[in-house]
Amino acid sequence: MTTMIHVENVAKHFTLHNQGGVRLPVFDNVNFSVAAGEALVLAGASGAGKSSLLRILYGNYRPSAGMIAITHAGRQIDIVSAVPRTVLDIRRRTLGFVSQFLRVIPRVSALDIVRDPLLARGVDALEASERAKAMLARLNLPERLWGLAPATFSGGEQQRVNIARSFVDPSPIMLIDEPTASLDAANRDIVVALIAEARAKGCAIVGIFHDEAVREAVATRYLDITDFRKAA
Ligand SMILES: Nc1ncnc2c1ncn2[C@@H]1O[C@H](COP(=O)(O)OP(=O)(O)OP(=O)(O)O)[C@@H](O)[C@H]1O
Repeated sequence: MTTMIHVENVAKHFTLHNQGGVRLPVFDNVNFSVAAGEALVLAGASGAGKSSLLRILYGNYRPSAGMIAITHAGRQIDIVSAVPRTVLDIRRRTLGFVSQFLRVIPRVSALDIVRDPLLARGVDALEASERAKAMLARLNLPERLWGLAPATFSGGEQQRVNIARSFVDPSPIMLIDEPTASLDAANRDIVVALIAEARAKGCAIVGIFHDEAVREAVATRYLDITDFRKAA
């Protein structure tokens, strides 16, 4: 299977400049690869560095050392040293991030939020609307909410809009941070099914899931960040 992410010798420490320059080591010498169709679940105690690693993979945090090759349009590109324009192109076409919160844009309806990634990828407007509606229906978002902006939606409703947007056309690599935090059991199961379907299409997944049942249903492999704890 094609390697989609290759992480080599990645380390992270934070320097707290506003607190006397205290240096906070997080992890050191992290090495792993994720192939198309795999789901790597990040494990480890609270504070071990799972979220930091996910942000590093997305190019949001800069690692203190190491490289991360992302397979983008058939080439391997180091997202750590890539210029911002390349990072944006990688995110647009290859690398999706599913956070637990929806970024609400005033006056943009739930349906438009879900339809938008399809339109951006050139899907015909009618087909994009049909696919977006099907995804919102699958996630049990009441139809009366589809035309409304999600600012006033409940936490779980917003989370489902966010998941619908992310999975209506999954990216080749999906980084997923706690997607089921505010969901009931039925909707959790739907998210697990969406992740399995994305994998079956060849998506490479890296995720954090605090819910043990979700974690076990999703994981094809685990990486325990605690194993890479840096000596203080
Ligand atoms: N922006 C930041 N500046 C300084 N320290 C940070 C920053 N982000 C994270 N940290 C520190 O890095 C360590 C790892 O945090 P991180 O959020 O990655 O852990 P986690 O494993 O995701 O934890 P949890 O399971 O509780 O969400 C923590 O000690 C945290 O305080």
